[in-house]
Amino acid sequence: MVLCTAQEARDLDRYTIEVLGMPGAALMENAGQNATRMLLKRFSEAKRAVVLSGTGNNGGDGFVVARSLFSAGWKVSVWVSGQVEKMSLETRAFYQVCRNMGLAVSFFDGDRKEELLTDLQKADVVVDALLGTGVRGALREPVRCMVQMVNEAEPGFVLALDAPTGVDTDTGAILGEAIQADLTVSFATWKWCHYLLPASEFCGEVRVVDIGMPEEAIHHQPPQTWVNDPSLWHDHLTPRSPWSHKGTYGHLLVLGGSKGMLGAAYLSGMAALKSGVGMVTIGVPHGQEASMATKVTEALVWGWPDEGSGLFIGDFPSDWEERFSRFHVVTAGPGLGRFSGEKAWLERLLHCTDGPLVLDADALNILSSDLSMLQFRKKPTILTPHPGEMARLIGGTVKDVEASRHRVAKELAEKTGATIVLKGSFTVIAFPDGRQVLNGTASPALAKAGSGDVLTGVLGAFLAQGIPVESAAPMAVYLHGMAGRLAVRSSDYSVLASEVIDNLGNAIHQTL
Ligand SMILES: NC(=O)C1=CN([C@@H]2O[C@H](COP(=O)(O)OP(=O)(O)OC[C@H]3O[C@@H](n4cnc5c(N)ncnc54)[C@H](O)[C@@H]3O)[C@@H](O)[C@H]2O)[C@H](O)CC1
Ligand SMILES: [K+]
Repeated sequence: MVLCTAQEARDLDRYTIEVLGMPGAALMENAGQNATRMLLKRFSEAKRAVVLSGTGNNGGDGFVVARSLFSAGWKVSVWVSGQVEKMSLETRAFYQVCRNMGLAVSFFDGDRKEELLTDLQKADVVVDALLGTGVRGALREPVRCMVQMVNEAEPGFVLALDAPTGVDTDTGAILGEAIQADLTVSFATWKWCHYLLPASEFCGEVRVVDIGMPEEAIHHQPPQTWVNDPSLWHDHLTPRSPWSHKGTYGHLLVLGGSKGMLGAAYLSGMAALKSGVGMVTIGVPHGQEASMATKVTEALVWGWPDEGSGLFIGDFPSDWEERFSRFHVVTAGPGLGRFSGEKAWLERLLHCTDGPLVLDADALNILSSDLSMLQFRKKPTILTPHPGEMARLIGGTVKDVEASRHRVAKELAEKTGATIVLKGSFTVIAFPDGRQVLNGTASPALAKAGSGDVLTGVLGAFLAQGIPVESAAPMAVYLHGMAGRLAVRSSDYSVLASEVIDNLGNAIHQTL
């Protein structure tokens, strides 16, 4: 499912109407009908609705909804925020149909407040068709006043068409006032405001409805952003052939597990095994080797030089070349720690891994001292920062990151040529070519130490199985989020990272 900026939505609209020849009124009729269908699913018997229509096409959708509810036996009144002359062609046509059918249509220019407020207070449902993707800047009168009155009247149920009026559909900012909706029915595609804060908190539940826009339009004008769902990568999640063997599914090296942080590397390694990789080697500082070996049975353990400190040091083992040749993928970071010579160590690692390389946790903190280390990487490099690590990578603050997650991720991906998996309320996967995938299946259960280590292992496992990063990254993020939700027994508070690992199999099975 694609996610559009206002401009991308307009381009899709225009292509569908002007190139494919679909009448705009047909799209509007479909939009209104499907929005009405969503509403009638929630209200079995006829109710009383007030539809607030703008003079743009969002308003036109509103007139279609008004007429459809009226035909379904509802009591409907429509209030318009501007004059008929200002209406778009299609909107005017559907306005006229409402008039011809005898619907009560009133024009609000700010002076009939009492009447409008009474109407709103008597309504079971208010339909917000004032502004959609055409909003520009802070709300102007009388739209602002109408939005304020809706929020004051606190109606039982508010349906917003495409987006709640008062949110900036691209940035998610609030333009003065915004309608607090219970349900937002979005047309044809997701919009950024359905994901970004604070707008997403005004949307209520969001459902995307088809409006009869041919797939051809989306293929011809592909927006850069997709919302993660199995359709993007399910052909890589196939039942296993009986003739396969462990070699078929790759060998992953997990580097980390310094003194006191053994668990992070362990979680990563076990998550990888639960995600189907053939073999895992966990590389830990020499002093940790024995204790790691007691923790794992299914993974191999490789001790790195550590001068007895239990921490990594800048040197590589003498046999590293021979050993590295065995691994298809390396993930470095879970419990890696900080150590002297860390920068040279990371530089060497970037040089000697000629397969995909996943950098997480402290490997990212080491990298943030000099991003140019990535410039000569030929193979895929995937960075999996949480907001704090991202702030260090971009030399900013967590506030900068959270203000526009998708933009900072996109910029860093284009700057470094790496794939960025920016974890958080919704995880953004930004590819170096500018495309992005947003993942909404996060669950508060994952807001816990160790869940990042699990994701690193899942991602490394899919890459080691030969799944290209364009699919492996969204697949890992989606299944990790799903395993987090499946792991919730009693409440989000009490899910352990190891329980997420235990639920990876269920998540894969359910998605299969
Ligand atoms: N493919 C699709 O997504 C389809 C979308 N449809 C609907 O069309 C709207 C977008 O319509 P558009 O005419 O471009 O803009 P709006 O109706 O959202 O708003 C324009 C309208 O609002 C006034 N306005 C703009 N900014 C402000 C402001 N800050 N304060 C007050 N008034 C403002 C402007 O003057 C215009 O009058 C989309 O959201 C969908 O609902 C199609 O119906 C189907 C295909
Ligand atoms: K709206």
